[in-house]
Amino acid sequence: VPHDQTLFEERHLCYISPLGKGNFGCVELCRYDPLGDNTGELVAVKKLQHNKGSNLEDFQKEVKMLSVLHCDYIVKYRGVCYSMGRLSMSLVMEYLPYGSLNGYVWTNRHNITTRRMLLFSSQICKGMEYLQTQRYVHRDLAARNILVANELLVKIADFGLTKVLPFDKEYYRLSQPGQSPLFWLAPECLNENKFSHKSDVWSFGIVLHELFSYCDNSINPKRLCLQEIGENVQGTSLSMHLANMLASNWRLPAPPRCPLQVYSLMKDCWTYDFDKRPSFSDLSKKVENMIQDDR
Ligand SMILES: CC(C)(Nc1nc(-c2c[nH]c3ncc(Cl)cc23)ncc1F)C(=O)NCC(F)(F)F
Repeated sequence: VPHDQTLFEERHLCYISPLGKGNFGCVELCRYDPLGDNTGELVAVKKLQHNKGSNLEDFQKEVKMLSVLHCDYIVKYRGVCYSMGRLSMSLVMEYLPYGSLNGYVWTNRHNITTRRMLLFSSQICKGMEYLQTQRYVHRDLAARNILVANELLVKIADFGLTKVLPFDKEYYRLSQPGQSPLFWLAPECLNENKFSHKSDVWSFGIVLHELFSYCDNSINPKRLCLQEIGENVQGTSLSMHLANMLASNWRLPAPPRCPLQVYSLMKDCWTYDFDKRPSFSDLSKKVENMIQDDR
């Protein structure tokens, strides 16, 4: 085991409750309690599904990717826990007590200000800016994959679909359509399975829409797109319908009472031509300016 990985001994990892099912496995809340007196820290432990060969490899890649990320706006990797000899491993991450952003925003929708939403948005941009410096493309940026550390801090999580850009290309082409949820995907992902920092920018625009819709499921991106497609989805696949709508310049409508400049920022992220979309550093600056103006 590389010496830099923090090793958690299985016998001190005490299961508390399930947190949810992510890409590649389930995540559980545990207390790492080597003293056995309940004073140990709470951690989120992502167990690898029964080790199907490829999954173990992919899982080890996810562990490796997460272990080198050091950013205030990205969920912290704590280490690994081996069990059954070396046959099974788990990824140990910091536990964020306020849960995922979509649940938090909906639950607190009556007392979250525009200002706090803009603060969360700028933190997501900064986390994505950092990922870009590591040439990581997240591919699954969505409010459900952002965690809330406290009332004033959110972090990007769930790197199960993340890819590292090759040294010589600014995009990653998937061999076949991946499992990213369609309604968060840029046109070039739907049409050519091409993923890049600019397709993550498109998804960030969808996250802005989720946030400023207070993560109200009745107007979530999937619901609004399916409404537009109409119930009679025959033959042509859903992704083709969606790609056609985007090509004819349909976009998600402004959320109710959404500040105009926030909606216009979403539209910038949804520029059809990925080269013309803003970068995460452009977006960070624009959001920071909005926070200043919002005083
Ligand atoms: C699959 C899993 C467990 N789902 C959930 N995690 C947490 C949850 C709550 N606190 C957490 N602290 C750390 C981690 Cl890794 C997850 C949680 N809360 C609710 C979830 F559905 C997850 O990983 N979701 C992606 C994430 F939200 F993390 F972006």
